[in-house]
Amino acid sequence: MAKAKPGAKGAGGAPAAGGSGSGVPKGATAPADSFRSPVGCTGAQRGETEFAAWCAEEKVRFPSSRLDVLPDTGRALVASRNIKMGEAVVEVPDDAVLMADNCEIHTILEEYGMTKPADEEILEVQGLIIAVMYEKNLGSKSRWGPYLDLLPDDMTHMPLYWTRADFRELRGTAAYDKMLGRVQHPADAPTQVPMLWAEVIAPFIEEHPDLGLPGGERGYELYRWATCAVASYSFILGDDKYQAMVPVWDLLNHITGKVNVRLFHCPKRHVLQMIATRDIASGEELVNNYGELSNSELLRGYGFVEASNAHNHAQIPVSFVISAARDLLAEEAGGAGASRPAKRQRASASDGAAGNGAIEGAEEEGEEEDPVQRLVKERRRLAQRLGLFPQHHVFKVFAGRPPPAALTALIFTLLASPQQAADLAIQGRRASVAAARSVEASATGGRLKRSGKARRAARSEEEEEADDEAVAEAASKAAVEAASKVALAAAAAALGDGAAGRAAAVRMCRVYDALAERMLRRYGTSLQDDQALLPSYASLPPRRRAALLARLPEKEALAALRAALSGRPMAEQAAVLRASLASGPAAPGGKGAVASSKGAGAGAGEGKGGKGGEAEEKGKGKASGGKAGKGGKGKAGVADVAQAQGQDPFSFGFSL
Ligand SMILES: C[S@@+](CC[C@H](N)C(=O)[O-])C[C@H]1O[C@@H](n2cnc3c(N)ncnc32)[C@H](O)[C@@H]1O
Repeated sequence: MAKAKPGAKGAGGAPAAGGSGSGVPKGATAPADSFRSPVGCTGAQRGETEFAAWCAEEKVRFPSSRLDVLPDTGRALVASRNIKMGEAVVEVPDDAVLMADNCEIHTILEEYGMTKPADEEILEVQGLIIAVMYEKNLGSKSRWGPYLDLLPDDMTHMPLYWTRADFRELRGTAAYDKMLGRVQHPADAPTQVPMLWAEVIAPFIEEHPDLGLPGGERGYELYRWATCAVASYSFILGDDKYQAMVPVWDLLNHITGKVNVRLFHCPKRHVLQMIATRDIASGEELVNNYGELSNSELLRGYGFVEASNAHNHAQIPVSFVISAARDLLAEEAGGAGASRPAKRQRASASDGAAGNGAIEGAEEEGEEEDPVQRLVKERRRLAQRLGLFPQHHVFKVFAGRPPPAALTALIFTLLASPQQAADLAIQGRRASVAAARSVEASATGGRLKRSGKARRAARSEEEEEADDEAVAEAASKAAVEAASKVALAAAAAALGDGAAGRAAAVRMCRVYDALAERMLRRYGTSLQDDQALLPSYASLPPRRRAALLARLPEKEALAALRAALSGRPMAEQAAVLRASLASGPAAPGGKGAVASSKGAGAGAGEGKGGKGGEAEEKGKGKASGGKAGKGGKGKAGVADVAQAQGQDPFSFGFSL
């Protein structure tokens, strides 16, 4: 077994800051294509022999690979012979996975609403965490003992274990925001650990002394460890999204762009499989794909970073976009602060670049509320109905790519004139109703065609319900897409030639500039500070190195956004806005937008972005098989739709 060489790979030879590269300095000692994450690389662990025996007993098979410890990624699964594309490299019987629903205390967890279907997703995750704690605490008496023993004892690479000072190195990053739940909501389960321990886990342990789970500090430590294990080793299986620990599947590392397996469920044989997506030479690492994740996301969820990661991006919260637009509107309205009580004040409709009369009308209905504030509220609702709010309410901005279409369309919608807004509302609603009806009609037509009476009678109520759900979901998605396309088209039309088009571009670019500037100010250090740190990268403590590689690419993406949309000839900036809109369709959307033709235009509150959007987003990056498994209950209809939409029924770790 090859041994890791600790410290031998301080830095790789990835491109220096300024491009879409990692920011790891050039000229380091390691070969150009080699990089070892400063945190996260797992080492060897006792118990491999016992684990091998356990696998044999449980019929968990990985006949063409072996565990090894590699210099770049730490412990890994490595091909022990040449593997042909299409070969199953790992097989795990369904019942060898560990879930809240099949652990020894599943009936108790069920009483607490911590098994499927749980009232809240977070409780489902807590169910698995308690299951892991319980089984781990049973030691060799647990059916999963040898498996759990192979998980790393040391999880201190996960930011949940970082000191406050180390964690502050991440200030301003998506990892920091998400972990604290400050700008991005909800907070991660891992960072809610103290609260969840106090309110959910400790009372559970106290109420069940017979389970033998430790309380106090020991219990808390076990809980923290199990939380990290579930965060970085669990999978979400099937349409029903069972959160599960899948032995051996979880021994594969993630390397962006190097994935060579896909996940598959064989319902006939009841096994979860990993299938080679290409020929893999003996000695090569088997590589999974945890999703299209930036360094910030990898660090937050899995406790490691990459040197060169094409998925690096910055995350701009919708709330910041709204503030930036509100500031511009307030300024155009004559310096009215966003929270100042209303005075009658008008922006001139003929004021060219200074405004388009957006707040006209908004001020006429009420004297008390700040007209800008009220206008922004209305536009926010409109944008939401148009499906312009992204998954988790954050826009992803990549260096070297135009900003997301939905972001540009959102800015346009927030700044729109009263007439433009009214048109958007009407056209958006019409388009979404038509799109939803068309999906529903074709689903009904399809069912009529394929369902002879006998066949229909053979279908269970559950299958019918699943079909209905799938159609409703597809209709909702089509409705959202149609509405957001309307917004994209309207924004593109507003950017047309002539003075009005230029004025619109100037205003949108001003919002972009303010937004990027504000985002950049949120980090503890500037882009230049980080660039100046690069030459001493190798001498920094590991967590500081990891934090640098998480935040620098974010800053680069924001700086690139600013450079593209300010200080250049307006024609060039307008071209970037157009390219952004052309890169649509707008939003991953979500259930918060337009529901279906029945409820179209209802506006439906604060959409968190549908799960479908998330799955789709993750699925794109994965080598998902054409016929993915359903991981349990048969909901054929849902699976069909999921596949048609490119979703992947497997995802990794906590939902991001
Ligand atoms: C699902 S486990 C993969 C197996 C793990 N290496 C082990 O031996 O237990 C995920 C963990 O592996 C490590 N990991 C995965 N990919 C990595 C990479 N490219 N570089 C460094 N560590 C990685 C991180 O510690 C992460 O939390």
